[in-house]
Amino acid sequence: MTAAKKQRIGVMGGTFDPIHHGHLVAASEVASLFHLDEVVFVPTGQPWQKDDRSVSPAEDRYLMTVIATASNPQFSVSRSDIDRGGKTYTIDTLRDLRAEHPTADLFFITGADALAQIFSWRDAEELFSLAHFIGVTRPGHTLSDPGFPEGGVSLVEVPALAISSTGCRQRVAKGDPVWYLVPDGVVRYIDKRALYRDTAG
Ligand SMILES: Nc1ncnc2c1ncn2[C@@H]1O[C@H](COP(=O)(O)OP(=O)(O)OP(=O)(O)O)[C@@H](O)[C@H]1O
Ligand SMILES: O=C(O)c1ccc[n+]([C@@H]2O[C@H](COP(=O)([O-])O)[C@@H](O)[C@H]2O)c1
Repeated sequence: MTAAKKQRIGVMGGTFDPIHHGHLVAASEVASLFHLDEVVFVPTGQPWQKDDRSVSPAEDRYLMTVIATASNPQFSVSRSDIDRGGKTYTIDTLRDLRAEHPTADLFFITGADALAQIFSWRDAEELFSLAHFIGVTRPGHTLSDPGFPEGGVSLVEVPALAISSTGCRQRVAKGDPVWYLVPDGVVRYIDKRALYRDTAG
């Protein structure tokens, strides 16, 4: 009897305020490069390192993430960080996913900017025992290894999309279009819910 193939699950964590094509292209490219079976998008509940600005309600960010990923059968969205309550720590995200998928290999995807901050995250050293980390290139940010544990992190190049959620929010506030920066359904959701109209950034 042959052993069952181990599932390879990508985890794309983010505030997704709003989700944009930079997130989606990064997840898709990593799924292909690392032969992942699926990618789970995990919108943050309370992103504690963004306490200095107002973040849209979790349900809006969750629904935009569902809308944006619906067309890709490899993509799904987890409510884990939102439903846990309190501040969001990736150590909890990964423990929850590990409990849900005890035998799978987990791959946590981060942009170069987020990866550069990883040693400021809660229980940073333990993170690398729960998942393999994949840092992806992002325009305007340097992707480098400041001393990650051996074998704990892969650095990969993905198609460069100079899109940020901050830029999208600022465009909506100014009345500029965000068509083609975010999926069509997300444009319609932002409009219907009147998100970002008076945002400061
Ligand atoms: N254009 C992009 N290319 C590659 N990775 C990205 C890109 N935009 C965001 N990411 C990565 O996606 C993850 C979630 O990002 P997040 O939801 O904070 O979006 P953001 O555009 O950085 O938001 P904000 O501008 O509000 O800080 C992070 O790991 C981030 O580095
Ligand atoms: O665990 C932490 O302390 C921690 C601190 C900052 C960010 N993160 C995670 O990094 C991912 C991207 O976060 P952000 O704030 O750039 O949207 C998301 O999954 C966050 O939960 C995690």
